[in-house]
Amino acid sequence: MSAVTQSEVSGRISLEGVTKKFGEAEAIKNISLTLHKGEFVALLGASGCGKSTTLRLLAGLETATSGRVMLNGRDVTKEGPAARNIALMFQSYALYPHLTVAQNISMPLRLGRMSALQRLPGAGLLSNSVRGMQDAIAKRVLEVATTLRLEKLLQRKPSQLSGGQQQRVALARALVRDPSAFLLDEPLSNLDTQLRGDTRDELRALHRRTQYPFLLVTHDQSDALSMADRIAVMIDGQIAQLGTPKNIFETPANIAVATFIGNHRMNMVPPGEAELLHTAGGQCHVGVRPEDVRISPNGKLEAVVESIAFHGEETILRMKTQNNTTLRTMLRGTQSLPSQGQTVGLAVEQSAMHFFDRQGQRQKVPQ
Ligand SMILES: Nc1ncnc2c1ncn2[C@@H]1O[C@H](COP(=O)(O)OP(=O)(O)OP(=O)(O)O)[C@@H](O)[C@H]1O
Repeated sequence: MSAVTQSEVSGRISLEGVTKKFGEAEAIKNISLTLHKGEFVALLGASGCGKSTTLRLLAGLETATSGRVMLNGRDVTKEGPAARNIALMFQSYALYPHLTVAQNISMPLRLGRMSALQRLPGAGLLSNSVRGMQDAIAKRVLEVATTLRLEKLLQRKPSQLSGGQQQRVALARALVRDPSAFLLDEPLSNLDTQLRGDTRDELRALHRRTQYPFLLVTHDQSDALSMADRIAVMIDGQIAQLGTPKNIFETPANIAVATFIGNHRMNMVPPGEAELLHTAGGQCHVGVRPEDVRISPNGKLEAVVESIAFHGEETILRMKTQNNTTLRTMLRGTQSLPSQGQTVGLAVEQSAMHFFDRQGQRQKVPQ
């Protein structure tokens, strides 16, 4: 198989019951996860939950303490990064400043396929096989550069590019080897809002065109919700829930996932007090997203308004109940606002309530 043609090995990559210990500490606890061809998965979780370690285990930069890593049915647990041919893109994507865009992109191919002698600038003049190799590499570089709209910039140096263009060069360099899978570790976190949005679109489009399995590691839920086909929510070294963005947003499996997903943290009213919202609240936690909490004189659950924050299109009210539970409501439009210190009644439609048992696990909606 030629390294400069579409790879036949692009496909499925899995972790099977993988645990990773650093000394006595278990960073990853018995994780199983499969990335399929053509699938975009986001690994989403707070700092320190084990996202990067999971990515490094897939790439072969860490070795599993137990469990297996499989690439298209082949056990690669003990194999290093070179044998896996997985592309990695990190937050800090150092380009070589003294090399052109074309040379930066071609570097992984030249390092992989040519000897130090063959890489010398004039080597193509000496041998047909070296010239053939150089032509094939130039063709592949142009192919990848075109995919990423860089074809007109190939002779520039990194310092002559915008931040977004530099990022695309780094993406091209990661893709040029025609990888088995593409792993991205927080690739958007250094970008401003505008560029971040554009790069999200770019990555989605790139994924659609190449169909490589993509794994995006992020702590930013809006990156995950907007880009991924499936999200694996990681909490404390384990996958707490794996599902489509819609599925995870609408039916979080437990309180930890429920309070992690969503632009504004889900309110959680504890058992007992929650009976003021629903009879099942005697035994269950009742979760409600801020956008679903209404201020109503008929609301049995009462709270004192502690702060009012204006966010342009919406206003967030932070309130405290008699039992000291903090609740937030998000009000839109020209609704009249209560004032700070005022006591208000709160009402919630049953369809907007999430029920969790005392252990924090999701419960079916009680009748
Ligand atoms: N080489 C190492 N030696 C010891 N502990 C480590 C090592 N690498 C990671 N850890 C620990 O493993 C846990 C998971 O780390 P990891 O970097 O995977 O988290 P993360 O979710 O990627 O965090 P962040 O978003 O902050 O990068 C952390 O408690 C971390 O301190």
